[in-house]
Amino acid sequence: MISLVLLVVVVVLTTTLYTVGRYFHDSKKLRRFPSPSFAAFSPLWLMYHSWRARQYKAVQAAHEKYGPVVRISPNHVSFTAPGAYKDIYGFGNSIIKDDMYFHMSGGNPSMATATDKHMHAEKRRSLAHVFSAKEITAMEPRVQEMVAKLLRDIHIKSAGGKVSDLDPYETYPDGTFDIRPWLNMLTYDAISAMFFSNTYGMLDKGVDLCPSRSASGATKWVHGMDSFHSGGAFNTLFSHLPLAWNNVGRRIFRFAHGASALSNFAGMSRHQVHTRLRAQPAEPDLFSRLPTAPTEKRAVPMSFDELVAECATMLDAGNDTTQTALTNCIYHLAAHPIVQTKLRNILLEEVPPTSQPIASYQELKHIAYLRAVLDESFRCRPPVARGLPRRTTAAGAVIAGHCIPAGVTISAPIWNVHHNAELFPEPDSFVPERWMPNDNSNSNSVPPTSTSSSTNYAYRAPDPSDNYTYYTTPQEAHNLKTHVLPFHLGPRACIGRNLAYMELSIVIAALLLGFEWELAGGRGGGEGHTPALETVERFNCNVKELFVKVKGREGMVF
Ligand code: HEM
Repeated sequence: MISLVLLVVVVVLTTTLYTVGRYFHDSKKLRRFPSPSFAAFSPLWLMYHSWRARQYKAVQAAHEKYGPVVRISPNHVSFTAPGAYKDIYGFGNSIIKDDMYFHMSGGNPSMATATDKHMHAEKRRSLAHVFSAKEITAMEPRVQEMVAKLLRDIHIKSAGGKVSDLDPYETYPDGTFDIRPWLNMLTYDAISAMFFSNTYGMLDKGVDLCPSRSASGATKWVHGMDSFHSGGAFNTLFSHLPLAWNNVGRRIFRFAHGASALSNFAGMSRHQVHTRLRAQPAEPDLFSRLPTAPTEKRAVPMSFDELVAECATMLDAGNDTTQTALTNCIYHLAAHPIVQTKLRNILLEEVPPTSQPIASYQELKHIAYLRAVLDESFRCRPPVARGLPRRTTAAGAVIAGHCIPAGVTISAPIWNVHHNAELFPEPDSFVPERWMPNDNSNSNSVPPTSTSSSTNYAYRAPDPSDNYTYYTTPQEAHNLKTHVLPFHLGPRACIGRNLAYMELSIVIAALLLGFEWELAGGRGGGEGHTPALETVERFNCNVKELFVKVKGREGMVF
């Protein structure tokens, strides 16, 4: 017992001495940057806010207090100057993904978690054709099939029913229910249909149960949403630590719920890969494009473990971000009835009646206002809100005019750029009209009438009584193009961007053509005001819940 106490005392003392010594030695000259609380001494500040599921908010508050460059961990500097984004994430520099990604990969990196530039380039080359325009078009019917199930389920829920005996979700007597899990079940079913021709069938069951296969081959049923969310939170939390501490932390907490959820999530991918390798789908799916056998271009196919890692990334990146984007968009539309009606009327005009409510992307992609609604929703509430960590290499880097030596973690939070009042007037307002061109074909042609004090160019506030008339200056139009980057930019930008726009466009159009949406009073909503949406930030910034009241539109059959 005494030796255990002694050991703890020695560890605590050594760690404290090392921490303080490192701060004052300051070999990377990071003491020049201000930092909140004890963040300059220990990663525990960032971990604490990560554990509280509000990292981006804590970093935002730190920037508000200390300025555009803040040290948020002993070896991590965060930047908010708009130019920093391109300096860190753009093409043509030597900056790599931070070690945090390797920790998250559990030693089996995928395209998204590979930190080595060559390994990443090789993986990205092997997977690029999975996301070609031709493949995405071929996947449309699978998405449409799932959207039909979603509409059916929403119809049942809004009438107070249950989708099946397994459906655990409640509809309140006033007809309100939480739409978030249904959008999440849709994205799970859609991604599994597109990748594996083997949907999880969550929308049919009305619950997120799906099979998970352990490394030893045992299969069990798990809750997909919780497996990803609790597992992701656990994974992100420990990945902030240096490798040795990350391993120790995971070992100590190996019996925690998050640890088993993380392993269940990996098992969900393992199950799909195991099953798909033994199946022969009637039509090629996205898995068919993975290098599972030697080809002329690639002599060595992907190993089973590599396939599991890549498919887990698709189940994660291709599902959770999309469900968050959908929930955010429905929130904005429900909170802005004029925008909702305007978009619905445009859809009614543009989409052939025979394709209503579930149109094809071909029928939707030219509708500028639909894209404007999606993009403004991304600007207001990006599904990935935090600064994605990158690492300087031997050459060091100059970020927003600051010289940063080798081996430093750097990031630029997406949320701050999207809400920068110097770039976007009234940055916290949801105004899809910003994205529309100022020509005579829409109401944006009205010239500016006032000058905002917070910007150096003319700005006319959107006017609800005048169909949200808005004048987008050339400067704002340029800023929207260059500084709204929910899919990021540079060599590590999202490879699934076009797939996401296809899915989002079909779903949002169908939800508006099929139903009228209202925020629920009392449960996350309220009469005549826009309630704040509660978020839970694991790595992605998810919506906690979104209670809505939904009315089926006349003539729509589900
Ligand atoms: C609304 C939907 C989506 C959003 C907002 C989004 C956002 C992002 C962001 C911000 C990154 C950079 C992550 C980082 O550096 O840590 C990323 C990367 C990635 N995304 Fe997406 N994504 C979406 C949909 C998808 C879909 C549908 C897929 C695939 C099915 C996908 C697959 C990936 C992959 C594989 C990467 C890693 C790329 C690389 O490192 O080369 N994403 N995404």
